[in-house]
Amino acid sequence: MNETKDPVLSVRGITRDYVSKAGLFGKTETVRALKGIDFDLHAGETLALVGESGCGKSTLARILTLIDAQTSGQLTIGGQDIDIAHQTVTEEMRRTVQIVFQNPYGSLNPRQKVGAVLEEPLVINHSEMSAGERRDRAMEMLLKVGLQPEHFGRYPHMFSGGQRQRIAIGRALMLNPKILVLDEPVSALDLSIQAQILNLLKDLQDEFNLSYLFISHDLSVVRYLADRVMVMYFGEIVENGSRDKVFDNPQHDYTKTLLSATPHTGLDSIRARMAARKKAS
Ligand SMILES: Nc1ncnc2c1ncn2[C@@H]1O[C@H](COP(=O)(O)OP(=O)(O)OP(=O)(O)O)[C@@H](O)[C@H]1O
Repeated sequence: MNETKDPVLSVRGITRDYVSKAGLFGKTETVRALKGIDFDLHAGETLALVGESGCGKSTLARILTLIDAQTSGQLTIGGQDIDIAHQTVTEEMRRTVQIVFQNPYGSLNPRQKVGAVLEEPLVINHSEMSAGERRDRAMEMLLKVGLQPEHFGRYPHMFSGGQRQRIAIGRALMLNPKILVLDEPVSALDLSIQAQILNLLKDLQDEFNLSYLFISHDLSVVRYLADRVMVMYFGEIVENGSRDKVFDNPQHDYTKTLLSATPHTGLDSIRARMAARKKAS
């Protein structure tokens, strides 16, 4: 982790309003889902974003991945300012930030074989690349995410949940992003599989010097993976500090409540067993 260099992602005063028509006379109602968010993400760092359902995590994720635009405030990616209307957004900026969603079942096209899933971003973004090169790169990524060459020609339904999340992670990495937004990437998986996927994410981060914004409501997962933790409450960041500081000495009442309400999920013991197995082999 390197905190001295410029951030790879910088967020200043970001707000997002949702305006909806409500009531008999179509009166408009505004919900301010994000109320002025500030933070930086540095190269190689894992920043966790925690908070309860409805606090604005997905809204922020959509803005960071340029799927949605903020109402006000400044988003800077790789030192380049993104204007609110996205008029100056280049393909390179879009490639820089990729997202992995919670549900590996829903995020893969059931009619596409795994090889085609991995090749697709190259087909869209690198028309100059030959079919052979695309295939080679997809195969290389398949192996990097811990799958086997024979998986290349199989359909998503032939894989377990953990394997499907490996495919989704591989696809997100095909365009060499610098930042991954991981939106609850392991919460749909069994505990033992969660640990494997978290370890894969750690390995890939080291290999590619990736920065992660890791969205999760599971604090044991956050404790395992995060360098820094941000706590969101009703559209505001109420705490932002190193993992140890936030866990050992929480400042905000909401963080204290969150920490005291977290049951032990068993991830710690699974991790310990995996570490022991690794040591023995
Ligand atoms: N398209 C929309 N139109 C109106 N309000 C919305 C819209 N999307 C989100 N909201 C509101 O904005 C707030 C933040 O929602 P968001 O989905 O970002 O929260 P979240 O923390 O990601 O929740 P979850 O963990 O359940 O996904 C909520 O009050 C939600 O009802």
